[in-house]
Amino acid sequence: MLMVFDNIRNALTRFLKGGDYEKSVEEFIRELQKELVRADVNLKLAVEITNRIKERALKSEPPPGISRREWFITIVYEELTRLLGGDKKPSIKPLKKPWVIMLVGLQGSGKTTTAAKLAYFYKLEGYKVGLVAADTFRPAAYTQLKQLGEQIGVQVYGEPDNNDAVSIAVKGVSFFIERRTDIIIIDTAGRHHKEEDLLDEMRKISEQVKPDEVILVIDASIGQQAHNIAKKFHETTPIGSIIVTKLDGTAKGGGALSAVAATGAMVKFIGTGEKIDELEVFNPPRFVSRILGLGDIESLVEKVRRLQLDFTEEDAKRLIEGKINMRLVYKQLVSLRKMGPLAKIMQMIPGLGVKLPLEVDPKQLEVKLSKWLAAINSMTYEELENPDIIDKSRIKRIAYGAGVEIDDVRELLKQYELMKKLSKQLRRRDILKKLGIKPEDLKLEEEPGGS
Ligand SMILES: Nc1nc2c(ncn2[C@@H]2O[C@H](COP(=O)(O)OP(=O)(O)OP(=O)(O)O)[C@@H](O)[C@H]2O)c(=O)[nH]1
Repeated sequence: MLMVFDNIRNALTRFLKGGDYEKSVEEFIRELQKELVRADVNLKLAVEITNRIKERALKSEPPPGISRREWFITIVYEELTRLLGGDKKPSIKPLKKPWVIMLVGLQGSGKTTTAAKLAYFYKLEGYKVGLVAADTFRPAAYTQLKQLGEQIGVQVYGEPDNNDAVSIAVKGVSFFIERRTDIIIIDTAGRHHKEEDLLDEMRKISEQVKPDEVILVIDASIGQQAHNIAKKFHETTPIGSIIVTKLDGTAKGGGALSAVAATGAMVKFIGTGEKIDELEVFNPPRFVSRILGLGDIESLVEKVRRLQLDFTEEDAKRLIEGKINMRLVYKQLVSLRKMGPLAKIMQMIPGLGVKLPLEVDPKQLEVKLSKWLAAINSMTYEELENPDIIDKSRIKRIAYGAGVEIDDVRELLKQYELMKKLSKQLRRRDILKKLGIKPEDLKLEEEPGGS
């Protein structure tokens, strides 16, 4: 449905297939840059962002438990999100009632359709909405809005025989205020004989009506020009937010979106089709997820962030040095729990096989975890520090004390063994080098009890 950045998705799939990491990064970056430019993102901006991705990808290290490829996706995701306006979600709730919205924008931008879409959106949110037809320049605009209003069951105020847009806007707003309308949306003209006349009319309406929010409607297919248009309108009436329409039908959407983001105004909604319900709250993270073709990468990134917090540097060092204790195993298990839904997500991404340390059905994981936690709680301090001393009879005791099966305790100890194995792998010279650690800096004896 969204044509924007279509090839990025394919490039990502190729990236995830594997091969030499640095080479795949290079390849993906090249592809991404080409694609950004094709989507009409400003060349300088495209180079800037791809360079930053490359630098982060090759210089920074993934947090423990995250593979480099997963880490790379997060970086791409973060940088693209930043390009399109950051990770803030727009607030769509009116701050007071009535809330008067004035729509401005050039003719052909889809303003009238958008006015109705917006009315419909807010109606479904539970607000009482009214539409004011103040485009007196295009004769059909009134009838069009009237019809759309009927279709969505929203009242439209208009005066087909009056060509004074300012007075219609003023009267329309009072009309709806008298009727206790929550949200009043004014559709304005998109063209006049002269551009100054149009801007002049916008200014007058805005002065008389004092809208709570001026929303600029921009057609995505104009690409980078969006920046100048947004600027011009902004100088006339301060633009509160922006709606980018027709994102369904253009490859230039990236240009419009990034240009708009560059003006500092917030894209609040995007139009993704001709139908009345094809208006979406613009959420850059979610939009980027879709560009990348990764269903729920937003939560993946969230999980990665949280995982990062779980291991302290000290923990990571202990892990590498092989000083594993139950406390570390416990942290890792808790991370696993957080990864529950994450694992599912990652399984959906082609090329990213998830390796759970132990094959545990995610549904059973919760149950297992609580058993393991109970087992950990009935271990002695000594055992927690050095699980190697736990012998058969202690396993039985621990199981008994925790009220779990012997097998549960065995499984828990298996997690410990797995972590020790992982630690050994991490200590391979080539890996240490990649992590930027000198082997001589490590105390590499197997002394699980030491600190
Ligand atoms: N594909 C697609 N078409 C859209 C979208 N939004 C609007 N349109 C279409 O764009 C065309 C022009 O829209 P209008 O609503 O007439 O807007 P306008 O010409 O800007 O109207 P005024 O500015 O009021 O004169 C119509 O055919 C709409 O159906 C969108 O998000 N996607």
